[in-house]
Amino acid sequence: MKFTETNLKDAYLVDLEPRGDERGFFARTMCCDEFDEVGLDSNFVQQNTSFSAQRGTLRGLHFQKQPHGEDKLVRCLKGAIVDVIVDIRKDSSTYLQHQMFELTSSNRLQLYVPKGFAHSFMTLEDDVEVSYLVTARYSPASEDGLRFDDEEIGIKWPLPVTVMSDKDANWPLIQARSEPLY
Ligand SMILES: Cc1cn([C@H]2C[C@H](O)[C@@H](COP(=O)(O)OP(=O)(O)O[C@H]3O[C@@H](C)C(=O)[C@@H](O)[C@H]3O)O2)c(=O)[nH]c1=O
Repeated sequence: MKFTETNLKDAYLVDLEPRGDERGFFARTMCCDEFDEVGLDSNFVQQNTSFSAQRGTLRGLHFQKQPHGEDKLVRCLKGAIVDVIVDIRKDSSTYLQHQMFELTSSNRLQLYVPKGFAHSFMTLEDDVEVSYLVTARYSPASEDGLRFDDEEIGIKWPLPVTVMSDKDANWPLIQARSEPLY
């Protein structure tokens, strides 16, 4: 696997290193030894998949509050997404900065999203399937989120939002919070 630093501290793009032959190719999508070498947590405890029917569907921006923070390894298995992450670690040099990545079934890129980041994606096509591994169990009481249109973050989404959950439409703005984000 090839690990490429992003603009955001501790977040990485993870590219496959395919070994091709007449059948196609073989590649690792996760390897604890290779993750260890880069210093990434690979103690994944759950794998999730989500299917979104309509282009322009937005999910996020999500995180679990401490001590239930989770690292995520995200991959788009069908179709294409823009994945957007925001660093919400108050002491980080990239606090409140965000970055957008195109993950598609053709480029097979994966994104490693560390604890202390909010995570989201928008589908660029109909019928999109996204799969991700996480290092913490689902903790409904710890669910939290940022608003996709919070001007303090300033994300320029590539498409108008067509579908999103009520929960995601109603996360508080950062300026309305009295406690630190993470
Ligand atoms: C995340 C999660 C949800 N659920 C349930 C809760 C709810 O009934 C249903 C759908 O949940 P949500 O609306 O939160 O699904 P969704 O909006 O797809 O949530 C996901 O969004 C992306 C961006 C992430 O980063 C993920 O970590 C996760 O938060 O599934 C679980 O049972 N286990 C889980 O681990």
